[in-house]
Amino acid sequence: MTRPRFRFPDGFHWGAATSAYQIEGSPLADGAGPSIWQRFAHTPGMMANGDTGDIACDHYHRYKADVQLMRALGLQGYRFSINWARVLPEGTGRVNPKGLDFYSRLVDELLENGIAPNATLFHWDLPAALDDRGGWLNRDVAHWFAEYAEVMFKALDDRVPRWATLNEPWVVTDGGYLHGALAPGHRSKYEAPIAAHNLMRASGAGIQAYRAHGKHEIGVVFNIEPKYPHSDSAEDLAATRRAHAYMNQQFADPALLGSYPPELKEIFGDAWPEFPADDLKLTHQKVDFVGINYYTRAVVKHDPNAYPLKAVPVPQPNKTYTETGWEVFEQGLTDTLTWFKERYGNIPLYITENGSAFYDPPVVENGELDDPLRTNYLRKHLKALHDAIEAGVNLKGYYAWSLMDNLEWSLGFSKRFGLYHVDFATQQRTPKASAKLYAQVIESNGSVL
Ligand SMILES: OC[C@@H]1[C@@H](O)[C@H](O)[C@@H](O)c2nc(CNc3ccccc3)cn21
Repeated sequence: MTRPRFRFPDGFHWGAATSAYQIEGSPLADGAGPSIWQRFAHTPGMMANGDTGDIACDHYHRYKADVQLMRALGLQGYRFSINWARVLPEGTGRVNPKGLDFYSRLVDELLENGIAPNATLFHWDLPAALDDRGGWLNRDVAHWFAEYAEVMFKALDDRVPRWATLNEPWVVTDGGYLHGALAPGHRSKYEAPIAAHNLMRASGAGIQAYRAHGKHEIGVVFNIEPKYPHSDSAEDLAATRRAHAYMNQQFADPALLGSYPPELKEIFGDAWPEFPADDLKLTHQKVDFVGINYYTRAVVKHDPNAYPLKAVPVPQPNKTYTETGWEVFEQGLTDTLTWFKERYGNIPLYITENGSAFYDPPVVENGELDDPLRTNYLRKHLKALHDAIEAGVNLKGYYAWSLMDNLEWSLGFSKRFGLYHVDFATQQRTPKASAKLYAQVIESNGSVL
């Protein structure tokens, strides 16, 4: 019997992903300290519709039922993040036992239901107390992060087989330090490279701590958005190269190659610091895997007025765009994975996020909610994933973003990425048609595609 076209390799890992501030709610409960997202969300004008993570999906209280939602899909893994300030309310020093206990109970619930925990130490919600001490702009943050990481490894590594230090440092620096649309809301071309550099120093220090205390796997998660030139003019090709270096190499190169791409000094000019040479020795640590978050691509052209890249994205005609303004372009996923393999070698890779926000009709009929655009996005991207594996990419697993609708950061609850619909007034979870497809994909290891 011939093997089904899109059957994935035996042992391929199927999961779904969330993050603490987007789903937990109760950000200050049981002794937790505030994070910069708690502060940012309560700063007037920062969040769409004034939405906050005060309740979100109330996962802090509903985690057992949410694990049953995961089990209903047949998930083999669940990628979640830990709210640093729940565990260390001041960011360093005193440990909050009730904060640690929540994550211990979540991990036990996952294991009891046959779901492997995949824990991310930092998914943007830095303790506010550390931001008051300079946050990612203070070189001491590498030590603060390593101290936090060691607390978590000692508490949970006996039960957590896979860890990530950071989620998407590029978004933290571009959104939080250059353009100001995300916490902590800074707008400085001088701060962004310093924050970027310290984020990767901290990731390196966290990996070093894992080598001293951990028994399983640790990696780091990058968002990668492949860049394609609008034309073959020298200007557009150079603009595409700058955009690619700025988003896709700025963090992976120092972590995996121990060097920065030369374009960064070209982009930041006098705002690009001369970093101490030894810093990259800390940043360049061996990882057990890399997580790649893929959503879309960008077609790029030169624009002398665009700061700081002198490059802008070009909307593509006759293409489907998601509610977050991202083109549906599944070939970009295959291209991203083959590029990553060619540049960094055949490191084990996971797609740690992939998904789409489309408008969902509020009406839930007979307990089902049809989401054809999201279902189509999922199907096309899983086929593209399979193409990458056939091209020789060492791809180990896939985590759908997201398990359930949640707080889409400063966009609030208006952008829905979930496989499960959440009625935020009642906290009712309802599987969408995309959830049903994903469950069939998992059950058949891709053969249904
Ligand atoms: O926007 C959807 C998700 C978000 O909810 C996750 O917390 C975050 O990890 C995440 N990263 C991306 C891709 N990167 C990105 C690019 C530009 C702006 C914002 C995110 C999408 N998403």
